[in-house]
Amino acid sequence: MAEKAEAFHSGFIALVGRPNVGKSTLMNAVLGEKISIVSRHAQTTRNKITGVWNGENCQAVFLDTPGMHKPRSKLGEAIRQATMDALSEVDIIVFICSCVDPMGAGDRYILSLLKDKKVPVILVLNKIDLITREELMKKVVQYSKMYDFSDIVPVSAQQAENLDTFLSVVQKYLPEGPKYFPDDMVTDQPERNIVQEIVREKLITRTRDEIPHAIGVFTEEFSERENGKVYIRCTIYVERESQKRIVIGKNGSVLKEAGKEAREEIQRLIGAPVFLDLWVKVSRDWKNKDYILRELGYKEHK
Ligand SMILES: Nc1nc2c(ncn2[C@@H]2O[C@H](COP(=O)(O)OP(=O)(O)OP(=O)(O)O)[C@@H](O)[C@H]2O)c(=O)[nH]1
Repeated sequence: MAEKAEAFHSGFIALVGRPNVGKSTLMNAVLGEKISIVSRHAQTTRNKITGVWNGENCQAVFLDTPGMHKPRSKLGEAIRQATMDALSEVDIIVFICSCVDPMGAGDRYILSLLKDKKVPVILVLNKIDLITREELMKKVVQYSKMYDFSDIVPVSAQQAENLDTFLSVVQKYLPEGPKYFPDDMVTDQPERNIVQEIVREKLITRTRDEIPHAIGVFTEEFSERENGKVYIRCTIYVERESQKRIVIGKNGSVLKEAGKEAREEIQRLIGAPVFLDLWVKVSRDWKNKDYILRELGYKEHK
């Protein structure tokens, strides 16, 4: 008699946590490919990014949610809503914290949002390479008092430490389900969004002291030309004329350098020559304009 085939397990997993705790680094380490942009500056991950991990007889689909914090603008509200939407559709929630930051109001706020969720919540304590074993034990105790986590996994996403344990814990909670995506698919993040993130990151690195969060990037066109080149046109939104001057730089130097670096990175990612056309526009309240938010992918198209 033929043996019964082992059931396949699969599910959607939301990664939540304060900005800068290492969500993108963890995703990249687990998936082994650069799909979300790692930056030293908070809040670059603004779009929902899906990564797919294929294990033995299982598949985990990760949703990388934006850093959660109490909303102060329409943009913040849209991000919070996107996160809440993501949380209501998932099978597992992974709450990731950084061991080097003290637990704060931000963590308590996130935990309050998770309170009524019926799915397993796994706590990942990241950046263990920066603390001692004793300090880690204290953290574990402190966090367990705050919430009844299904599991607690200490890792170092950057040093790829204990990631096997992380994956086996995730695997343990995956319900029976289909293989949602083919094996060779690592991300379904549209190329446009990846391009936006890259351009935004290059600009922020060059202008961060002056304009921390006033920059929004939108890919207007992404098309393959007959000569094999990919033509990409992005609009960079800023809030004031003075910021436009900073983004462009003296004789266009800032935009030129950021554009060059972004183009090289995009070329590496898509494996084709790229023509990157960047335009800067002033829109006083781009963060509060619904239509731009929709186009930037922060809201569902109606
Ligand atoms: N030492 C150490 N640094 C880490 C580790 N994981 C991430 N980092 C660093 O922490 C910073 C933030 O990491 P990200 O992965 O961008 O954090 P994020 O949570 O995705 O941030 P947002 O995009 O703002 O949501 C980067 O400088 C990483 O290199 C770790 O395990 N150890």
